Amino acid sequence: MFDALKDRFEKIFGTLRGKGRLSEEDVNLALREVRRALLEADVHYKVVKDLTDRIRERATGQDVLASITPAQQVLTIVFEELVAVMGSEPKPLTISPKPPTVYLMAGLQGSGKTTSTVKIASRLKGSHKPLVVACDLQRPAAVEQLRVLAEKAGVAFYGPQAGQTDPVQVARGSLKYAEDHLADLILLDTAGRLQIDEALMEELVRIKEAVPPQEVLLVVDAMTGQEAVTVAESFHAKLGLTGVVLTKLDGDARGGAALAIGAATGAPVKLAGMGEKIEDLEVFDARRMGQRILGMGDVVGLVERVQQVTSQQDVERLTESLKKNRFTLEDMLLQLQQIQKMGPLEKVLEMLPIPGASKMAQGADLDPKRIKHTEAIILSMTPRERRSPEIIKGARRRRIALGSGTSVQMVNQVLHQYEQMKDLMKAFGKGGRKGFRMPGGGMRNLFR
Ligand SMILES: Nc1nc2c(ncn2[C@@H]2O[C@H](COP(=O)(O)OP(=O)(O)OP(=O)(O)O)[C@@H](O)[C@H]2O)c(=O)[nH]1
Repeated sequence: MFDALKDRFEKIFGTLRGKGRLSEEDVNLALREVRRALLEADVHYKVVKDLTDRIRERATGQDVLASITPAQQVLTIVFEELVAVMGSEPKPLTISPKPPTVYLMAGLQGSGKTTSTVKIASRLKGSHKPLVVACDLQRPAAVEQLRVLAEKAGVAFYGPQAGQTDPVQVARGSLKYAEDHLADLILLDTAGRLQIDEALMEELVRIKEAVPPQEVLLVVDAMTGQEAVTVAESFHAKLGLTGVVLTKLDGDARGGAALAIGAATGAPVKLAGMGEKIEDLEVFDARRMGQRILGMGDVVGLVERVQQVTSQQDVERLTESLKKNRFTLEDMLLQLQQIQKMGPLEKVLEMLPIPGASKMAQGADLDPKRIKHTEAIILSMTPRERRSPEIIKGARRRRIALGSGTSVQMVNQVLHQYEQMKDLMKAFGKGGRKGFRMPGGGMRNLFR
């Protein structure tokens, strides 16, 4: 995600890192690159100007110039300012004190509105009884699409009754239906157009007046970049948005939309769509996004996943290994088993705060069968071999291959993979890449 911007920042700060002290000239040079990267990432020029002005003001201050680690300081400033633009605290969806709570979902066609409606309902069904309502009567297939998705997610559905052609009638009808069926959260999926038009806006305004919503959520496709901001501005002017759902952030989206929508409308990005599946919805977290943009990796996401799957004992063991700089094949096995539990490996690797991790994810052999083989190979080793892999020479390799039902070539590959992981762990143990430490201590904190 946001690779262009991330790569650019990596390059900029790679240059800065080489310097012991920064001159004002250095900061200006770096900021020119920052500005160009942001513009190319589709961030509105006004936002870019504000941002770089603030960064310059702080980065050329005495503290930074005199600091021993100026590159790190500039990076921190850029990070903080990016986060400030996107909103520093996650903004949860609000619930009306008097049920039912109504969410009006708006957005252009294909933005991911219907999918997001069901995702939100599904997310909240543990604490509420949601009802999704088909108010998109423009496209005949739209009602059916919502019904099918709702059924799959196990949430209640309400659609137009016989003869109804006005979405306002459907919205009103859903209130009564919700009351009868004890639903306390109504999500109105509305029609989209390919482009903003008056008729669409009027329809939305009428629905909003008939069934006053607690939240007016605009669903925006992050892939649309700069245009997302124009769309958000028009919807905001007519409807008064309370929040934005930014979808397709799992794709190749440039960073512009996330950075600029908040600045343009004041409506916070509340949720992020991370895939096509119903559970692929996350609370939008500006810090996490800022980390990804800057190539610091999604440390927060990684911590969450690691915490979900690792026991305290595992964590302590890994911490010990990292501290002693002794990463053994047993640790590798433990990690592989945990990674398997964490879900799709590509997603896990993308979160790592190391340069090239996402590229590694693309190149990695993620075949679950292969992971199973690796497991079999390690389990066929003696405990001593696992702890001191350097003793595994020809005869031992043949025995291990035989014992695991694999080949010597595959054993060689596993040992090679181990060497690579060991190097990676060494880098983590030192607190990230050379001369670079993430705010808060980086990966080391993960295992503390
Ligand atoms: N990769 C990815 N795809 C998504 C995401 N959200 C939605 N989609 C896909 O985008 C396409 C359009 O989504 P819909 O929910 O049908 O969009 P819509 O805005 O309701 O479109 P209309 O009903 O035509 O107005 C579908 O193929 C979804 O699966 C996301 O976060 N990531």
